[in-house]
Amino acid sequence: MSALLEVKGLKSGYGRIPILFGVDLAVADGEYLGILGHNGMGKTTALRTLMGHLPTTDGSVVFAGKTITHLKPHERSRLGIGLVPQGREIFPDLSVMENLRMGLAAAPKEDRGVIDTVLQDFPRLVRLLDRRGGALSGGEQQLLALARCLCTKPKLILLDEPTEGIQPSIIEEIIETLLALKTRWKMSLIVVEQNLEFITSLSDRILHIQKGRITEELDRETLLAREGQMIPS
Ligand SMILES: Nc1ncnc2c1ncn2[C@@H]1O[C@H](COP(=O)(O)OP(=O)(O)OP(=O)(O)O)[C@@H](O)[C@H]1O
Repeated sequence: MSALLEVKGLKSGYGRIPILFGVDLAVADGEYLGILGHNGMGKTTALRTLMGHLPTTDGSVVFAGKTITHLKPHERSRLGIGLVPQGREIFPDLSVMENLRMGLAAAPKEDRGVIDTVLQDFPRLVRLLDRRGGALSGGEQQLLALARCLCTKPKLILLDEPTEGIQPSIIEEIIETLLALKTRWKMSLIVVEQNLEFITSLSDRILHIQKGRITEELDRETLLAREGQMIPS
């Protein structure tokens, strides 16, 4: 498998406060990469920097053979990177269908039929198309945020703590949906999480982030044996 995303020495932060201290990682075509870390270790900052919402202060990001280190978020989106943010950012007063249409805002006209294609992988949302986004459960909102992101037909999805505040039963459904998408959409994924079971169920490889640095690649089998326990500290 060839590298779809290659990140070298990535640094960023908020104003003059440095948060990432030189992150190196690569994601292969079709690979699901998990990044595990405790609160405040820089997971969200890493995804926001990769999406271009935070400026890179040093290092390089190459996506599909193109250097994108200083591109704006909409330029990265056009190249095939999509972010499903922490907290999901659903429009609460718009219906499920209207939320999905918002995902199409920047799509070329010929792509407008993509919602029907996306919905094939989200049977639960089909039953909720007229419901207000704000009236969905946390898990349903997470599925909607994922489906909305897919409407841009991304090659790589950046998924920020999808299990936060979600019932276990729907976490299982999110895992199944993401595994089905891997086969059918042939997309790649970076998922950042604190939930060991979720990340081990999905990821081909798992990296450990501590204080803004990738400190090690975690062995999946060892992690599976530790399921239900704490993230290594
Ligand atoms: N807007 C901001 N301004 C200043 N510092 C921030 C800002 N957002 C986050 N930080 C700080 O950056 C560090 C990394 O935060 P980040 O949100 O990336 O961590 P995280 O690993 O995603 O944690 P969590 O699981 O709590 O979301 C933390 O110390 C946090 O306080």
